[in-house]
Amino acid sequence: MASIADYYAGKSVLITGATGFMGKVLVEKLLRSCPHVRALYLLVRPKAGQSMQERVSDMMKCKLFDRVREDNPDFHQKIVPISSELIQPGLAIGPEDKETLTSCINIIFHCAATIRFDEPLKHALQLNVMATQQLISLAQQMPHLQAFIHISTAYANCNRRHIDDIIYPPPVEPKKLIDSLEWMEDSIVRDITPRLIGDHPNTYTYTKALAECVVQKESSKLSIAIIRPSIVGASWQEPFPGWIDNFNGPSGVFIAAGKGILRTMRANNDAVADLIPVDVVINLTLAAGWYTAVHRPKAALVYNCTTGGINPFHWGEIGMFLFSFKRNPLEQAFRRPNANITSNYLMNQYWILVSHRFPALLYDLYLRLSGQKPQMMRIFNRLHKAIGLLEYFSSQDWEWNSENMNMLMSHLSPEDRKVQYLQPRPSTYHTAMIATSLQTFSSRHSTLMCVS
Ligand SMILES: CCCCCCCCCCCCCCCC(=O)SCCNC(=O)CCNC(=O)[C@H](O)C(C)(C)COP(=O)(O)OP(=O)(O)OC[C@H]1O[C@@H](n2cnc3c(N)ncnc32)[C@H](O)[C@@H]1OP(=O)(O)O
Ligand SMILES: NC(=O)C1=CN([C@@H]2O[C@H](COP(=O)(O)OP(=O)(O)OC[C@H]3O[C@@H](n4cnc5c(N)ncnc54)[C@H](OP(=O)(O)O)[C@@H]3O)[C@@H](O)[C@H]2O)C=CC1
Repeated sequence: MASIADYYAGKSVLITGATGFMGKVLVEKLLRSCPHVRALYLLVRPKAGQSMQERVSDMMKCKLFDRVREDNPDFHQKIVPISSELIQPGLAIGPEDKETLTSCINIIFHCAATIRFDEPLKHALQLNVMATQQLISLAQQMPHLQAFIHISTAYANCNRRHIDDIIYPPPVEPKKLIDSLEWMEDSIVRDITPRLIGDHPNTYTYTKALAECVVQKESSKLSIAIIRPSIVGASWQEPFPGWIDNFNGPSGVFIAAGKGILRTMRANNDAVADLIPVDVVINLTLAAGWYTAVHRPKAALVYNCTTGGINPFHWGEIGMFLFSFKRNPLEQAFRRPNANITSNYLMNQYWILVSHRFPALLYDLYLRLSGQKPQMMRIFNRLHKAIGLLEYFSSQDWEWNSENMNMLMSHLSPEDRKVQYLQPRPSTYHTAMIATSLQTFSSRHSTLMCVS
């Protein structure tokens, strides 16, 4: 059977979300480990005054692409940016571009999504569900398509404790929900959102669950796989250890703690912190693309991409790393860092009052008296909102079944297992990830986390 790199040779690949955290790593790995891939078509929108071409060429200058650049200085010739706004009808792809895509694409990787936990429901539905539906409609017009790989999240079914690698029935029929919200004013949708999402913690996990159902509906017509990563962290090995470009999840907590702002947070010290390195997720994604295209499974296969079952790491252990900030605070720290993790709600509220609100009040008073604009209370209000949204995930435990991931691994040749490694050794990974993250945060330019 063809190796993974052999399979991708000569193939045209369509990627959404290529400018995002995981999308960039996917583009890089494809170019580096599958050097004979024919072309990567990236659906990109113009943003912040930059055209899509400017955005893509800026992206390719990033340090992440150094190794690809070394191997093949002309790698950019394989990248074809296509203008697309995924929440517009027809994904806002021009007729000529559409013709090109339908005539040549062999594999689709759908990474784009809004990952914000506070996204208004209508927007989260438009991007995470309706855009997925539209992309599937486009995929159905592609005669040479061999695999459609949808990136979901391990938390799409976080209202369950044990999560199998199956697609669960939707909390509501996605089409009915979309139709009924269409005519409603945004303020009404906002008011009824908690009732609609029910036992989901936010609109993100809710809409990702709905998107899986949309994908499943088409699984008899297309060869589909769903990848469900847990909390995606910095790279473990490739293209170099410690690469990350965002403040999501634990990263934002580290920075706030390192600056002495965050001094208390609710987390269950004994609960598993299911972090997975971005390079492992991308390796699994590429391997799943290969397997889906070569074996053409009849129904969509779901890959839970998690680490907790292999060698669990706990929030308490991550909390220990926060102590290192005591000796090495980040620059311009508000106070000497001393973050405390507790599972006790009342204790946390007490420390919020004593260690967050009270010092903020005093500092704002000082700013006012010295003729400056008060700002600390505003910062803390934002921080409290953010950690309030994260606490759901750091206070509970989940158990994921990884049968399909093990099955996939058993199908890889020894050579592919080396290139597309699928299992990090968590103790090694977590220590390395946190150490490199802390190193970056401690560096002078800690706003962009690009560690070498
Ligand atoms: C022991 C330890 C316990 C740890 C305990 C952690 C638990 C961690 C559980 C996660 C569990 C995920 C489980 C689902 C995993 C998925 O399936 S997908 C990934 C999950 N998604 C996320 O993590 C996104 C969550 N974040 C959000 O929803 C929003 O960021 C929040 C929390 C609502 C905050 O929104 P906001 O206040 O509007 O701030 P935001 O827009 O994020 O940032 C504003 C600006 O500040 C910057 N910024 C943000 N944070 C910082 C920072 N710390 N420093 C400097 N600048 C910052 C941003 O880059 C942004 O800059 P611009 O882009 O505007 O230039
Ligand atoms: N990060 C994590 O911890 C986890 C992520 N996931 C899943 O992985 C996938 C990728 O996540 P991640 O890379 O972290 O997310 P990012 O937020 O970093 O990237 C999101 C991507 O989607 C694109 N996008 C958003 N809105 C639109 C739009 N309207 N039209 C076109 N493109 C759009 C963004 O483009 P632009 O640059 O133009 O904004 C960006 O490329 C998502 O499906 C997410 O649910 C799953 C588990 C964990």
